[in-house]
Amino acid sequence: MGAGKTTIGRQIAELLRWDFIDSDHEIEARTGANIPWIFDIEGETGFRQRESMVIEALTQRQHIVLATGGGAIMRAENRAALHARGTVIYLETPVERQLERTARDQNRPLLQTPDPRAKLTALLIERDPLYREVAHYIMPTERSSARDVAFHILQVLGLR
Ligand SMILES: Nc1ncnc2c1ncn2[C@@H]1O[C@H](COP(=O)(O)OP(=O)(O)O)[C@@H](O)[C@H]1O
Ligand SMILES: O=C(O)C1=C[C@@H](OP(=O)(O)O)[C@@H](O)[C@H](O)C1
Ligand SMILES: [Mg+2]
Repeated sequence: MGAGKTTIGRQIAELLRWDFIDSDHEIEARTGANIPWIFDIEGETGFRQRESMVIEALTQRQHIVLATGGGAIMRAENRAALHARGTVIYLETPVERQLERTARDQNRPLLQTPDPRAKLTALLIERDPLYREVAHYIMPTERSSARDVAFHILQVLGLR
């Protein structure tokens, strides 16, 4: 959360003239409800089920840029689909930057807690090995603007 997946993914898609799809937006469109509402009514488990269905469908498509939610890699089936069907980039971001970038946003239910720093730290410890497992490339985002990260990714992929 706050790594820049949605922002950078959209910019890469614009530069490539590919379709951009954010799995959270796709889940909201299919459900007719926003992420906090889905977490409220169906819990994280209900959200993860919807997320897996969306990832299974979207990873069949070619020439798209897909931004997932940060927890998508928690399920092995999602990791397998993303790694086998796409080129996966891990936007590696320290907790301090995540905190700054998510501070004003109320749309991330997992961060609506008295201590978002502790939550993000725990999530990173759990998830970092899985991001590394699924990623084809790892890009630091700490010291670069979203735009610069987008350009750098295109360069590394040989698309620019
Ligand atoms: N490299 C960056 N430097 C500074 N701000 C960034 C960077 N990447 C993203 N942001 C900002 O951080 C916020 C969260 O980004 P977002 O794309 O929603 O992250 P994610 O989808 O990974 O949760 C947005 O306001 C975005 O403009
Ligand atoms: O890390 C997570 O578990 C989540 C990240 C969110 O997406 P972003 O990573 O785009 O904020 C969204 O999918 C949901 O709130 C859960
Ligand atoms: Mg996002």
